[in-house]
Amino acid sequence: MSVKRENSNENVESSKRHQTIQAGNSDQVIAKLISLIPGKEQSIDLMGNAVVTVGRSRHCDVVLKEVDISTIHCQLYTIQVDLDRERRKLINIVDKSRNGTFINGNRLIKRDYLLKNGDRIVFGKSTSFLFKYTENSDEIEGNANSSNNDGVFKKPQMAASSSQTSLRKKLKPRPTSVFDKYLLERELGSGHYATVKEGINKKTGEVVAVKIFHPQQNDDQKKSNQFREETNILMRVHHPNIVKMLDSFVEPVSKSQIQKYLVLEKINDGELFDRIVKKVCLRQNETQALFKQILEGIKHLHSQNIIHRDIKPENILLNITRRQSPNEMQLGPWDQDEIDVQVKIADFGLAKFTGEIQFTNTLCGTPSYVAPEVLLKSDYSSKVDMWSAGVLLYVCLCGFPPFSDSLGPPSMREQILQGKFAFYSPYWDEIDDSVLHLISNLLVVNASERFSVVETMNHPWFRNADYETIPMEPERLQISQEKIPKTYSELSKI
Ligand SMILES: Nc1ncnc2c1ncn2[C@@H]1O[C@H](COP(=O)(O)OP(=O)(O)OP(=O)(O)O)[C@@H](O)[C@H]1O
Repeated sequence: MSVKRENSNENVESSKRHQTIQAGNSDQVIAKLISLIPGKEQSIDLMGNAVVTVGRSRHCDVVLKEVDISTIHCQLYTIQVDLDRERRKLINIVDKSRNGTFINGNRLIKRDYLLKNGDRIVFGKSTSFLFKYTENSDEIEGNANSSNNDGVFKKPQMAASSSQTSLRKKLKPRPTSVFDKYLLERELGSGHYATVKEGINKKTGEVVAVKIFHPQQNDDQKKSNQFREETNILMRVHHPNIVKMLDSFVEPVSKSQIQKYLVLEKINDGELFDRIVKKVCLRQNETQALFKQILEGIKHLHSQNIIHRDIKPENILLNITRRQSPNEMQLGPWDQDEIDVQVKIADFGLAKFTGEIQFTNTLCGTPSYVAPEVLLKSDYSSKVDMWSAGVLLYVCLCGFPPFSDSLGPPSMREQILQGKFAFYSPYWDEIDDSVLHLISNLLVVNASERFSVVETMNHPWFRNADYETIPMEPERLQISQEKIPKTYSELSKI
């Protein structure tokens, strides 16, 4: 390993301003440590392919003289990660210190961390650097044209010819990272598969939601590619009742793990689930107004051959326009303080990337919204969304689910497979027959006989044309109080 020092300041061994450290035999600068401390401004170039040591010892590659710096404070390893048929060089920092190495305010404590563009590294108490990868730090191996050109990552461009560029190695710009484009801020929520944070587009200032999936093994290139291809399709979906997908990224977090990110339109007023919990159940006219929008969203997805597969109240998000003055006119049958409520369907088309559909949702013991054919793992169509919509409609109107072990025997699974459900008295007594008719045509085991989204939208319930058009008089069943499933509202208090 050769070490070349050209610049420094009083805290770094030599006396010039700019320091270049060459570790290994690479002819490429892959990253820079930039000191922004007034009077101590300097930039340290990190060369590829080896270990760079940082510490007080004069044998270190980067010598820092502060008293709180350990003899060997940390090591920077260049590692190569294969992602999308290209090899990326990244730097892993390993803490070895007594007083700590901090990344963006978090102490590493003898741990390692894969450095990202824009990370702020503090060695000891105050020796602070900004970390940046250089633009041309990735090598394309094999056919450059085989790299993805999906618009998520910048298209490969050949670097200007230089005497140092070998014929075998071509340089391309580093793919844009989510951290290059967005500032990640407070957490908005978390689920089984991901944490969602508020993000700010650094260029436009747009406030977005960034869904950060839990890290996964980087052992299936096909899956990563599929994720990118699918999200490209989903990014083309534009509808007022569907959460807009703005960007997607797949990034390495260590040599063997990757992390997927989705940048989404930010929705401000939480989930339909919380509205049901708060109110126990929803008024009929309110449910109608929400469902008209939910169905518009589902219709759009189905028209694009996209099946949501995970319709449930946690995935129906709301944007509420609140009343500013008493004279403002309401735009629907909303609560007193609300002018309008806009429905936004979230998490569409992604179920295949999160594995098996969940059999329970947030509250332990509450039932699944999945259709019988999904439970049986047999062929399914867009009609699975209509079954889930039927469960959701039932839950909105009475506050508890149509399928539940408490209603058994048989088990909840068997109830779903047999389509065994009922409308119980007194909970359904005051609710229009026509919506009972609609639900009965959604919770149909045979998918080909189940209502489609268009049939649902054309149902008389939405036109309040009840009596003359409904052929049946649905039955309200008497049941003992103990058998009635707990409402979401009751479950949330347990
Ligand atoms: N676009 C968004 N805008 C604002 N908040 C959001 C957005 N998307 C998700 N959230 C919030 O983040 C939380 C977790 O998101 P999400 O439910 O998508 O994660 P998940 O792991 O896929 O969930 P699940 O466990 O339901 O499958 C939710 O509480 C949701 O309210």
